[in-house]
Amino acid sequence: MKTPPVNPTGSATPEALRGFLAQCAAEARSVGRPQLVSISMAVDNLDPLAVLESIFEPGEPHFYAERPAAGFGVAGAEVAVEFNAAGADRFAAARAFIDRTLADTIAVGPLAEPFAGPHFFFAAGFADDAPAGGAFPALRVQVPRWQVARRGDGTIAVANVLLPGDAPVDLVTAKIWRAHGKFGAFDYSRAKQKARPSAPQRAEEIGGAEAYPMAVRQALAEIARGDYQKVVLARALRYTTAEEFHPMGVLNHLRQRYPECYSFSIANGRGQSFIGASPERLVRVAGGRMHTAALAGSAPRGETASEDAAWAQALLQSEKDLREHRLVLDSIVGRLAGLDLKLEHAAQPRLLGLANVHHLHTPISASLPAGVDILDLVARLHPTPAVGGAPQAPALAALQRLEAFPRGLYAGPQGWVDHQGGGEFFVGIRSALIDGRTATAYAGAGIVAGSEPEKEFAETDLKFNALIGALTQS
Ligand SMILES: C=C(O[C@@H]1C=C(C(=O)O)C=C[C@H]1O)C(=O)O
Repeated sequence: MKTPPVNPTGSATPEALRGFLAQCAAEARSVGRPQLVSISMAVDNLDPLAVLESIFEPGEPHFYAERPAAGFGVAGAEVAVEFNAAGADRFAAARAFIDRTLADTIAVGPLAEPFAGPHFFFAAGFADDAPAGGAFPALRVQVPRWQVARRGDGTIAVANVLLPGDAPVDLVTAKIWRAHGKFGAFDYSRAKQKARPSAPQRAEEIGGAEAYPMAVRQALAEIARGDYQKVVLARALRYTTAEEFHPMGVLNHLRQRYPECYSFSIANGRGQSFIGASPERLVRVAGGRMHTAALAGSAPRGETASEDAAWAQALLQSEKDLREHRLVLDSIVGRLAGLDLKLEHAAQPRLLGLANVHHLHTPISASLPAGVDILDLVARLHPTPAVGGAPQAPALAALQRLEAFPRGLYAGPQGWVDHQGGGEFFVGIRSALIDGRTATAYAGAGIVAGSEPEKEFAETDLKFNALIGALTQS
């Protein structure tokens, strides 16, 4: 990445910006390739979700993620550059694309600040290959045209533009200067308020009501036969409403109700959005460390404090849930073994309490030697047995055979990579694909020896609740 000592926005003028962009176009001509120009600036406090709501266009892709408890939110929309990949090495292909792009990037602004500089946003399916005709490819990477992010007290706005050697520099200058003014003093009053639809008219279980208990019984027979130890089986429920769903209305509810989760919306620019509130981090790389977690084992929340504490206590002592959790932890440790990291984690899981469920949770972290790539970590970790199974090959084959629908982005790695090798990925669970008047919600549960089909069904219902309350006004 090229970082000329230029400040085209701070106290600058449109003329200075024009001069800078003309130099970038000259660079594109001299290397014979378009340059990605990335202009970052610190702005007054902005709410990324409110900004996205104000300029939301169903015909434009966007990426939004926010974790209020961790103090960050980021929204990006429209596309400066994009790359799609499929197959077993899709994350390695994405890394090569990022490296190529960064070699032809000119970035200016406070680049050491969080969320400054170009960021590459990922939408990745659970499977390495996506069936034709789905809402998203197996892997999509985009650098948005504009991005607004908050971490702690700071807000950063970024404009990204792909500038060919013969770019209409005057036009690009005018556009960026306008955006600069807009983000410098944002006017929220132009937001088109979108109410959530009233109660769903219809909820349809994909594959039929009996499909899930039957699949669980089949998996239990295969586990008893020794084919595999654990498989995570999911259900899909399709809701139809009288009015259209709107991702922004849903997201404000999700982020309020699940502040410790990653609330997210990933739009494909063709009217479909994958939204949710996921409690599960796949991996974060920041400040020379990596952070991942084992999350598996679930129990309901109680109505009263004592009922709630009793559920929590039972979960912490449940032999079945501890075993299910251990499989995930051991698998994560095993998959990272080749990297020679010194993994740090507690011996016993702790509780993660969400509004609708308790989970068993073991955060895992390690110092990262230079040269370990976050996308290599993603490729090694995904899918953990928290959403796939163990051992991996027979469990994934069973999952594909026993589930009644392709997973799409459900349980896939969603997140971003920055220009310095950092980034963060969460697992796309507690999620739904919104498409006009329908929303297809997904929820799964881990099946091990000792699982009971009715209880797993009830557990997936609890997980659906994370979304259903937010999707409509019911
Ligand atoms: C698969 C899902 O959740 C996963 C399965 C869990 C379990 O089986 O206890 C718990 C947390 C998640 O890792 C889902 O929400 O769809």
